[in-house]
Amino acid sequence: MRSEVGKLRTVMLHRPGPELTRLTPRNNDSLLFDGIPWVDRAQQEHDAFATALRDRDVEVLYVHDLLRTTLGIDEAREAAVDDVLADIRLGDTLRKRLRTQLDDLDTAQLATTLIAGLSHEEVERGSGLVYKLTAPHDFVIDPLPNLLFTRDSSLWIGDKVAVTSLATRARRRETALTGLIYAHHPRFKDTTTLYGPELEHVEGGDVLLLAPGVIAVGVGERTTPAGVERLANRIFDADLAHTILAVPIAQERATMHLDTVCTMVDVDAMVMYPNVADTMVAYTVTRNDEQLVVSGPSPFLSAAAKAMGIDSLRLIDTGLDPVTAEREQWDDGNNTLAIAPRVCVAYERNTETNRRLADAGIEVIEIAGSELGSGRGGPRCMSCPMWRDEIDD
Ligand SMILES: NC(=O)NCCC[C@H](N)C(=O)O
Repeated sequence: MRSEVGKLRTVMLHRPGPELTRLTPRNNDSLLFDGIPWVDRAQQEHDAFATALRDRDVEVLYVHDLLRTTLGIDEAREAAVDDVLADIRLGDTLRKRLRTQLDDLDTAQLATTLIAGLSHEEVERGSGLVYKLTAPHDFVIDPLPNLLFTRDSSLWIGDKVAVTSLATRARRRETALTGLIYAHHPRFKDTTTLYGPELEHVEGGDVLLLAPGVIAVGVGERTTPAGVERLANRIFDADLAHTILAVPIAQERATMHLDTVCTMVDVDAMVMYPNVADTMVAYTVTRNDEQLVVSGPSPFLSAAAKAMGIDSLRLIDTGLDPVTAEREQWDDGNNTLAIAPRVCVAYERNTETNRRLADAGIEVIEIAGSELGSGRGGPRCMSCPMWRDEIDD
């Protein structure tokens, strides 16, 4: 898979579940949600998303199913349990108690617990200092409400997978699960891993496969300069690209990843937030004799077109009126998921952006996202493409 728009064949999603019921007004900010989603409705919206993909012959894999199979392998199960028990907040007495409780779970229950987390009141009663001093609703295993955004915790380039290195504390443990799946699930036994969670921060929402051989990487709140440097070297080592564009983006929540401001909708077309289109720059990175060669900065759009070997990128914007554009950018209007050249999935609420996409000849498959959107992510964020048809170089 070397492009963002080749016909999508297989995608990994996570159907939101009990981890969303953990969100309260006290913890939603630290868990990176803007509000408290209505969980049943979020699940309905997500099911409609999955159905829209299946209707277009996309194979949908769910994280929970993959994890359950993975946990059926002793070594994987042990690693998963050890990972949560390594938490230094637990202390030895509670840790021992928790191990017994986790050991009693079947693989489906363990998968659910690893995703939904566990509060102190859900741990079987015991004695000890940590028991006495921990509040009933404190988490002994943190919930992972952002696992919904499968884009960020792993990404595929060619036939290789990068398990990412997530920057926020609320999301760190997601890669323990994706890493486990890729390391142990039989489906991925021949898959080589390109990156790991122990490395410098890189999140999948920042990585855009602009064209075969050309990859843009946003550098901002989540992916660090050191992250893009490491990833670039790994990509060049594996001969997966000839050019990487490192693209600085504002370190703000509204632009947490590059895919919140632009996504590809055709081999030469991009939907983009107009308020940043003219100011975005890119550093062009190539490699010569094991050394990264960095040039720029130059305007992002022309640097991208040059690397892609085309005259210019066709731009479709979120609306020329800056206020509409700002509203629709916030509501993930730019965060489309291409499922083939000129076909994308988008949130229905972004009426101006979707109209502009349709006017530009892009088929827009609209989905509801009133609840899903409270985690501040759209169709691209909620999907990890694993296999696409190749676009010719
Ligand atoms: N690629 C993306 O932009 N993903 C959306 C992630 C939203 C999540 N609440 C986060 O803050 O990480």
